[in-house]
Order: sequence, then C-alpha cells, then structure tokens
Amino acid sequence: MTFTAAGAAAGAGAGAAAVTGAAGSAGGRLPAARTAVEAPPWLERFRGSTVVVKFGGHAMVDEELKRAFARDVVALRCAGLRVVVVHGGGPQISALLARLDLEVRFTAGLRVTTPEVMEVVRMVLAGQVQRDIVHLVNAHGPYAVGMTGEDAHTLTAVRRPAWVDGRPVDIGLVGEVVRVDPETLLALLDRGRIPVVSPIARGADGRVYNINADLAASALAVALGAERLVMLTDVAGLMPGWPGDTTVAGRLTVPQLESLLPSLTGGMVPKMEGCMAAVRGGVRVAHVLDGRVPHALLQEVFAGGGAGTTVVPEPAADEPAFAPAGDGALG
Ligand SMILES: Nc1ncnc2c1ncn2[C@@H]1O[C@H](COP(=O)(O)OP(=O)(O)O)[C@@H](O)[C@H]1O
Ligand SMILES: CC(=O)N[C@@H](CCC(=O)OP(=O)(O)O)C(=O)O
Repeated sequence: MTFTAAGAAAGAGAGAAAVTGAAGSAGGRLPAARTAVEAPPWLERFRGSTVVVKFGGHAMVDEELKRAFARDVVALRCAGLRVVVVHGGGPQISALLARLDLEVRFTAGLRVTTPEVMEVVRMVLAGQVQRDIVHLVNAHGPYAVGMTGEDAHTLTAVRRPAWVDGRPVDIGLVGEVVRVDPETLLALLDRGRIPVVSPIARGADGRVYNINADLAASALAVALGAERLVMLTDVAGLMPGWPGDTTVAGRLTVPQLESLLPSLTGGMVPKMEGCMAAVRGGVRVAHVLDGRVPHALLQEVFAGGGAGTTVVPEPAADEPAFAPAGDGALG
C-alpha cells in the first residue's frame, strides 16, 4: 500500500492530488493513492476497517472546522479505512424553523416533528448540510456521495414516542430505525467512495421520518459491522455531573453507561443510547469527541488519544464507576 502520509494527514494538496490523479481508472473504482511513501506498518492495521463518523450540527461551528473535518475524513480514507459519514444539523434546522416562524421544540432530546417541520428537516439536512459536506470532501477528489436513509431503502423506520418519566409522549414524525439495508453503502465503500448520509428514513408505513442522527449513525455502524463509531460534538465528552460538574467520563463500559442513562438529559440521551446500542450490536468501540478540537478524529483513530468519552463492552477488573478523561483510552 502506498500512502501520502504527510499530505493526507495534514489535508494538504499533495495527498489529495495524488489520489485524484489515480482516480477514474478501471471500472471507475478509486484505487489506493499512488505516490510517494510506503505506508508504515502501524498504518497497515487500519486498512479495510470500517468507521462510522457522526458529524453533529453543533460541531459544525465554523467553515474552517468543517474543512478540517473533510480533510480528516479523506485522510482516513487514504489510509485505507472505509468511512461512512452520518451528519446532523439540529441547530441548522432550528435556525430555519425560527426564520419561518415555526415552533422549535424538543422532548427528551428529540425534535417534535409535525409534517411542516418535516419539510424543513428534509430541506436542511438533504439540501444544505449534506451538500456542504459532500462539497468540502470532494475538494480533495471524487470521494463523497450524498444520500439519505430513504435512498434504496437504506433506513426503514417506525414511528416512535419520546419517553418522559417512563411514559410515552407523541412527538410526531420521529422514527426509530427498525431495518438497515447496507447494500448501497457497501457498494459505495467497495468503490472507494465516502457515503455522506442524512438521517432521514422511509417509514414502514410509507411516510418519511426524522431520525436523530446519533441513532441513525449507531444503526448504520451495527449493520455495516463497523469497528468504530465516532461522534463529534461540541463538548469534551459525556459529563455525568453536567451541568454543575464538567468532569468528563473517559472510559465507560456498557453496564456503567446503562446505569448513567436515566440521569442524562437533552442531546446526550440519544448520543449515549446510540453509543450503547452500537457497542451492544458488535461495534468494538464508540467515542464521543469534541469536534471543535482540530483533528480530534484523526488523533483518536490513529493514536488512541484518550480524549472524550469511550464506550467499550465489558467491565475490566477493578473498574471505577467512571474513569476521568485523559487516562488513556483504547487504541
Ligand atoms: N451530561 C452531559 N454531558 C455533556 N453535554 C451534555 C450533557 N447533557 C446535555 N449536554 C448537552 O448536549 C450537547 C450535545 O448534544 P447535541 O446538542 O445533540 O449535539 P450534536 O449536534 O453534536 O448532536 C452539548 O452541547 C451539551 O449542551
Ligand atoms: C428526531 C430528531 O431530533 N432529529 C434531529 C435530526 C438532526 C440531528 O440529529 O442533528 P444533530 O446531530 O446536530 O443534533 C433534528 O431534527 O434535529
């Protein structure tokens, strides 16, 4: 394998140019970058492993960070990983709803989605946020292909309530993913593409459903047999004592996370439920990282930086209730 290590990791033009130059050969498949440096052995171990990266709307705070995200995703791809991006866009949807004088309301971290709100959700996610990410990734070569979960029946959902104090509350056209058909994503990955998926699903009843992006990413990670799920957000990780105590839980096992879940609120509810479901479904590790930190994604995947919150399946002996961040996570 050859890898434009410096160019791709730094997102500089050299790596991108090499990959672009090699594209368009036999069968339209994107070959490995032909250049320069032999990949070091430590990099070889990542080749062929699947990572689902959830890019939260709150992590899309400025243009430079979005560009850095796109470069990181391309760097992973150039190192031989199979990368699927699932994007959010909650703040962007809320901004347009407010401009249109439509109500912005969340229950247990999920948007109350009337048919009018659903139109805006679809417009913003598939028409704006997804397009922006595809555009930024494709500045480096013909990698990104945008789609929604509706496409080719990739995600099928049923209507779900929000749960408040143990009781179901109707929140409109919000879905729970009940089936994933990964065929289209697998075909794109086999061709060296980077699918960029909007969290919208076709309902089993034929309607269109709004899916929380964390939960969509989790369902896709399980169906793809991903090794990792990485969620990029706007905080340093899960803070069990939030908002009073901002100590981040560094490493959590599934049972530890399960016991914390009832105390969580807001956007952390679907995020941590998504991490838990992914790890339970066979994903080796799920991370919640601060997407505002440049290259947090690369750092975690390649170096196991120990930033943010890492969720793993089994308790180790002498596991504390939760380990503070920065004490070394999984590699
Ligand atoms: N226990 C907690 N630890 C950290 N952040 C929390 C916690 N509870 C709620 N939050 C809030 O969750 C937000 C991240 O979730 P969300 O708004 O859904 O972001 P994203 O758009 O990245 O999915 C943080 O900005 C923070 O305000
Ligand atoms: C049902 C539900 O809440 N859907 C989310 C979908 C977008 C999303 O999840 O965006 P973030 O990841 O940026 O929060 C919403 O309408 O905001």
